Amino acid sequence: MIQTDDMLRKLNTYQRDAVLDNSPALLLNAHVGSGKTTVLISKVMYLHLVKEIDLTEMVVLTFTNKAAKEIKDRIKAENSKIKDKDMPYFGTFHSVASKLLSKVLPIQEIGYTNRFTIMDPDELFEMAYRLMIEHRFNIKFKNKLSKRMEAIKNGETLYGNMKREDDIKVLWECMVEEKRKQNKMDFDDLIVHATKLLETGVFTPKWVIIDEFQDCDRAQLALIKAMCGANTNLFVVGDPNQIIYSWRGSEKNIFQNFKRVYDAKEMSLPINYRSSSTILEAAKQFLEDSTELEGVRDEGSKIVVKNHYNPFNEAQYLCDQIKKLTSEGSVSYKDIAIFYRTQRQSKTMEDALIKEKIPVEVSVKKSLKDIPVLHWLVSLLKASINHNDKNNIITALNNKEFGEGLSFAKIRGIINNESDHTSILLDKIIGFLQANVENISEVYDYFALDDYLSPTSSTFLENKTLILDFIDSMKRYIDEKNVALTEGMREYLNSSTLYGLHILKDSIDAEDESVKLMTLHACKGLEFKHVFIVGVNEGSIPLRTSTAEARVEEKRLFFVGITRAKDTLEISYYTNPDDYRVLEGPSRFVDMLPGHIVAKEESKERQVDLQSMRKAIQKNINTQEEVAVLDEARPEEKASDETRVKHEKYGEGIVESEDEDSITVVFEAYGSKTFSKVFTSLEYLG
Ligand SMILES: Nc1ncnc2c1ncn2[C@@H]1O[C@H](COP(=O)(O)OP(=O)(O)OP(=O)(O)O)[C@@H](O)[C@H]1O
Repeated sequence: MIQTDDMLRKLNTYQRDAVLDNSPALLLNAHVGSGKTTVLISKVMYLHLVKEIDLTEMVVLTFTNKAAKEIKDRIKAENSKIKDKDMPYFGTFHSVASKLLSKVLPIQEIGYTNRFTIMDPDELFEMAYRLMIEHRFNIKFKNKLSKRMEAIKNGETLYGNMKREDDIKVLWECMVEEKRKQNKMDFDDLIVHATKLLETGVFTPKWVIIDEFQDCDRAQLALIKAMCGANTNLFVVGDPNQIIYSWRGSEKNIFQNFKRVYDAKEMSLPINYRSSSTILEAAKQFLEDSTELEGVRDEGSKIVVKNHYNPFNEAQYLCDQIKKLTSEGSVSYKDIAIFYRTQRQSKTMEDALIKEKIPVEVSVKKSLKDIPVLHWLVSLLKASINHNDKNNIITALNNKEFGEGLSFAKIRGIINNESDHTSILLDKIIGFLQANVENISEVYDYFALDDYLSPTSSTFLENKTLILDFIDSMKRYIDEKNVALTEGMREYLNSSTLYGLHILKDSIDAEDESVKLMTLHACKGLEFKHVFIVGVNEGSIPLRTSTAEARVEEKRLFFVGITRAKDTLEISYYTNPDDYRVLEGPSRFVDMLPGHIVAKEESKERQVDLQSMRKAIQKNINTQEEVAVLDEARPEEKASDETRVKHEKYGEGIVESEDEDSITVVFEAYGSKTFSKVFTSLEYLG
């Protein structure tokens, strides 16, 4: 047991006690940066190596695919004999529920087969809309359809009692039936159906281990409860100071309730290994209770608080700062992260970094919709392996760009044999399962995809490469899992719906040699040597909120951001935010930092005078003359559908619209993207 002894030796006493504890239910209250992930992995290894619990007898539930992957990777690194397939129930709540439904639970009892496919919220909405038209349902507040369906599902009603009820309830019942008919489940169905079937006691693992327990919602807690048999042990790890998803339904008093329901023992991990004591001192100001944050590191440097004129100045300053930090060689790009409150703030920053040739990765859960050709391909493949999937048949055929552009009525006519029209693509979809396609690489030729990608278009090669990469990634998945073609396709397509484009690349890779940009929500669980939190103005950080509870959550969110930093933390705010929702000057969060740990810096950088820049651009639009923006001669800018431009990353596209600050370009392969004019170097192709 040298391996286990070695592993245990590296832990501190608190961590070791938690790993060795034998209670049937343990709640580990882990302070920020106290080695939660380290302990969770050690616990799994200890149970496996010392207590000889098979990894298949453990369910390890996480909130992100990244966290699940990190846990599996670290276990594989500890023991090279362990492979992914040995840990079938290690994953996110949704992926584990999906695995149980397709492999373990008696799914036929709820009218499904284990070949079900997963639908994202867009697909769900499309289905609702189609049914609404087909059945001529009378639905009020159509623009609030998603919200109203959500309410119906939770047994609530929105907008009070109507004089005359509409058909929303009938639509909802029709959807439930239609999903069953098409053998499809939405994200919530995965959890709800798995919970229902688990209640029969067919699957009761020996251990259920949960990461980030503080963020579980009611449905997830029910799933956990349903899989716990009389002999199931529970090990849950969480930090009540990092609850940042209460808007998504994470349960209040979750820790107290857990202790009560499972008669659980509570232990804690109090020592923070991550941050300098100055950063911890800053973090303490944002705690709601008197939690002691004990650190082991030295004081480090002061927290820099800096003003900028506006986001453009800030972006330019950060580029200079990043160049300075990395120029000496001891800091690499991957050590640096920039956090903001809302995704829309990333645009200016990303453009500035690309312009300065600084490698950058923006963490955003991109759905397949963001790449139209892949979105279409997935519909086509989902329809081909499940002929009941009417919605995806329609989406694949109806698509004007890649499909056959057939109308809804025409498609219905062909499907129901009521029309003389034919569809080559539909014949291929229907014939797929009988066509003896043996290898996924043959899919491209089977569908003759060249013909659907407009071979003469400028984006043909780009789209073809995207499709071939996707097929290649699916092939790797099928080969690794060693599963039959259609089973592998279904599993892979389901994962692409759950994880979006991260399926092509293992999410944002902290080891990638690039500066990371992300929202405060996305930074949870990560750590970086140097962290910049931008836009710390009232109305941005914190956002304007209407309830006291939401205000407290803003504080916790800022706490999460601060505590990602290991060595340095810099906070900035705008004196001229250029957004009516955001107030000038530092927010109350800046004022909460004790003076003795703060180094205030006045910005000295060259200011971009937004007013004169705007005037110059306006003049340019009016007179169609070339003007220089930020010392750079730019070609004539005019808002015309025909204006073609080329972007370093996205290739060629057509200008859709532009205003003084931004320009929106439609790229065939990537869809519509908006850039800030100041930083984007778009090559005008005339
Ligand atoms: N016993 C230990 N000795 C030294 N360093 C440790 C020890 N335990 C954890 N660390 C280090 O402390 C840092 C934080 O650990 P980890 O990421 O596991 O914390 P966490 O509790 O998951 O953090 P958070 O909740 O903030 O996401 C990591 O860099 C980790 O390597």
